[in-house]
Amino acid sequence: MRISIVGSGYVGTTIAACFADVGHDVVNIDIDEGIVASLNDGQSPIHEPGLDELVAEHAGEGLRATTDYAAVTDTEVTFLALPTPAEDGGHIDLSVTKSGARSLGAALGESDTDHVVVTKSTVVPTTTEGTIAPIVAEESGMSVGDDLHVGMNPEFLREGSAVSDFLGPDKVVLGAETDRAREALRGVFDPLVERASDPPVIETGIAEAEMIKYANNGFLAAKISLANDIANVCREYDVDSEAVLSAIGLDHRIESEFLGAGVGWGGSCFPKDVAAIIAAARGVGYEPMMLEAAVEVNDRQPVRLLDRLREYVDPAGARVAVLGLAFKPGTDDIRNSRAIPLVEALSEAGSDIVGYDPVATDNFHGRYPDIDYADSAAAALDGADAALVVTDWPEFADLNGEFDAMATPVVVDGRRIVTRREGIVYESLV
Ligand SMILES: NC(=O)c1ccc[n+]([C@@H]2O[C@H](COP(=O)([O-])OP(=O)(O)OC[C@H]3O[C@@H](n4cnc5c(N)ncnc54)[C@H](O)[C@@H]3O)[C@@H](O)[C@H]2O)c1
Ligand SMILES: O=c1ccn([C@@H]2O[C@H](COP(=O)(O)OP(=O)(O)O[C@H]3O[C@H](CO)[C@@H](O)[C@H](O)[C@H]3O)[C@@H](O)[C@H]2O)c(=O)[nH]1
Repeated sequence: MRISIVGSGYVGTTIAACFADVGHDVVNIDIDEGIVASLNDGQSPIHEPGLDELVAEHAGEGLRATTDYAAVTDTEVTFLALPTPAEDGGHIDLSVTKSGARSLGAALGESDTDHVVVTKSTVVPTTTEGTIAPIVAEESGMSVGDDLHVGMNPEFLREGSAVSDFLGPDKVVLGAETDRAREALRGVFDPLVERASDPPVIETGIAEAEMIKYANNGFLAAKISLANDIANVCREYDVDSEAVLSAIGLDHRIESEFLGAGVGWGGSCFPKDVAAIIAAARGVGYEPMMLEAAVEVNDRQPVRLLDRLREYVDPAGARVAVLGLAFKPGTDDIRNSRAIPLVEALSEAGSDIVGYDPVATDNFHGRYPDIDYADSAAAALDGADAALVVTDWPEFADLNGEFDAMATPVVVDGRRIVTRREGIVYESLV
């Protein structure tokens, strides 16, 4: 099929390259000329395992990019993969999505064929039909359900494994209200589903598809917070939380993934999506207490980590090594990283902070230029009064003799990754 994708960030680029790989003819539309040039040169504008290879293979053939929305008129289906950040107060900020919908509508107005517009972005229920579709219809002069059809296809890929997640999904959710939109979505996904050995395909309504995405992220975030709550109780009883959580994970009704207790969840999705669905629920008169509690537990974990530190070291004037700045291992993304509240609290307490991350140092430096940075964990630990382990990078599990160079070998581990050993004062958060 001929597909256009508006927005070529983490999601837009990944799905474009993967759709091209399963045989579709894809055009990416982005306002960023650098991104467009990079894609047309066969280079992925973002770093994801396997993506460079796919972009290099399909650029100039099944995959091309442009800044010109007119390209949509040569396609049958357009996916909107634009950012939907949170405003102050958590509400979803639809300004970029609305602007993209206006440009899309204006371009479609120049065509006399019908078109299917699919929301790929994470949006709160009713956004596709209540906000996006009316804008596209008004700008194009098309009529929803007649020559303009809309759908919603939430995305569940994770950063760091975006290509393999997209090409091997646990499920595919196709939200549509008309046969034309449903058929188009099936046409797009059939080759992928076939190649992925038939994962479940859920055909549902548009608002249900929108809500499935929030339910998925809300549940996973709350699952981690519940694991943290349980681990915090374990710690008060001096019970090994890892033994407890791995045992409950064997119950197939609980399942072991996302029971990793520690300093909490961050990233570009969980915080903003949980905030957005809480704000949306309050807007329709419902107080989602479990989701609110999930946020509260998450916000408390970095505070608890610093409490552990204070049991051994007064942060005022102490040199504190912060190991791990990315929001999770395998990425240089620092959005809502747990290192952020920790560095801010340490700065306020007057600590002399030295940060280290295998790949995220430049991004963190851009936001916090005034702290020190080391180019290895060993260099960060050298002379430090304490170390906080914030991201579970595998290399931190191998640290050993490096702790001997600390001024005082206090290690407070927010991810239970460092091995307890002779010669260090080891404290685990959970
Ligand atoms: N990043 C993830 O892991 C992930 C996973 C699932 C769902 N999502 C959701 O997907 C959506 C997109 O997220 P992302 O991480 O890909 O965003 P992103 O910020 O990485 O990319 C967005 C792209 O849109 C482009 N853009 C901005 N305004 C535009 C306009 N008017 N016209 C055309 N292009 C424009 C930007 O230049 C950028 O390249 C969000 O709703 C997000 O919540 C993200
Ligand atoms: O057991 C765990 C698992 C994860 N995390 C933390 O949770 C956050 C999110 O991790 P992860 O889900 O792996 O990363 P994302 O790339 O943010 O992916 C999430 O957000 C995406 C955007 O919506 C969704 O598409 C994915 O399905 C969803 O997993 C990170 O800070 C992790 O450190 C834990 O603390 N404990």
